[in-house]
Amino acid sequence: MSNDDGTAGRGAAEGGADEAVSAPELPAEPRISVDLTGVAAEPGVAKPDPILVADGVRRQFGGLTAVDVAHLEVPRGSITALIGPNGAGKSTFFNLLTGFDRPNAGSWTFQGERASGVPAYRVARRGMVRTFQLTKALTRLTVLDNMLLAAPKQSGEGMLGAFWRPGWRRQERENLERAESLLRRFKLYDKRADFAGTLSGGQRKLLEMARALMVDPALVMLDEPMAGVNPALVQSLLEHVTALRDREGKTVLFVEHDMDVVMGISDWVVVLAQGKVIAEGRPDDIRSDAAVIDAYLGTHHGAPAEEGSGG
Ligand SMILES: Nc1ncnc2c1ncn2[C@@H]1O[C@H](COP(=O)(O)OP(=O)(O)OP(=O)(O)O)[C@@H](O)[C@H]1O
Repeated sequence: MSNDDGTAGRGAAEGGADEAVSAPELPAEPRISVDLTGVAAEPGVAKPDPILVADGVRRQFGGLTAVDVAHLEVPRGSITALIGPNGAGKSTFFNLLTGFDRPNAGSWTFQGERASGVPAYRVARRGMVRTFQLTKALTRLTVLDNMLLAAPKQSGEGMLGAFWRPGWRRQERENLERAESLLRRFKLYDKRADFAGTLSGGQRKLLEMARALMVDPALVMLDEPMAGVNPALVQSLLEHVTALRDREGKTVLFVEHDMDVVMGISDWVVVLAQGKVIAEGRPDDIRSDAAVIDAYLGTHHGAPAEEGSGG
């Protein structure tokens, strides 16, 4: 996946040592994350408390089957990584789950309710949100306007709401307060009046995350959260990601190519190859999985990180 504005991957890392990405300001009370100790490392395995359950999800483009996931459960309160070689179907699967693409077959539930066939905006309102790399159009808006655009639906947008201005005003004020509070937490408050296009790679990633949190989701799906980020800033970005789980009890599902990042912060790793889940398990299970090593060595420039390199 590459950025819409043409920047891509680690090679396009931006920002210098002065980039304002620092540790998150968060609620004091830490939460306890999910315990997956007894879960077997095998494709399609059941989890103790899945927030998302997918069954028989298939997406074809002409003769090519991009996604063919028989069964997948994402454990609530976990950080789950979705990895796989280039073209494995990760983005397509993300797009399907969040209602931005339609499958040829299959269904899935979110928090126990059917979510397949539900439009993207309603999936988001139910608490399942994905980040997007900033499009060209969004880079021409200010940081604050980017946040407000991601706010829950304004009651004033509808006919009835237009006649009910006090309610509309209240919601606008609440959205503004939430946006400003998130911008403070992500250290972007001082940039609120700047065009989003002026942000560094790391700050863009923070804005993408902050935007997703406008609807206070239960499941946050991150699209390559570390792509284009100066390596010096990766650690503080990771702290923001782990804080979503540890301090807020959110579930995180993320696609990422950087194996050190994946192995370092994930509770669970799902490996796609040619659209299928070929392995899933704890980072240690995945590091030593023959099918995974095979899939990566066959088609990818880099194998999963060696034991111990993930920190
Ligand atoms: N709109 C489309 N039309 C035709 N083929 C597509 C389309 N979108 C994706 N594909 C194909 O589906 C397969 C899966 O692509 P996808 O982008 O989901 O993989 P990915 O795992 O996200 O890859 P990467 O890591 O390179 O971003 C690829 O072979 C891709 O070329």
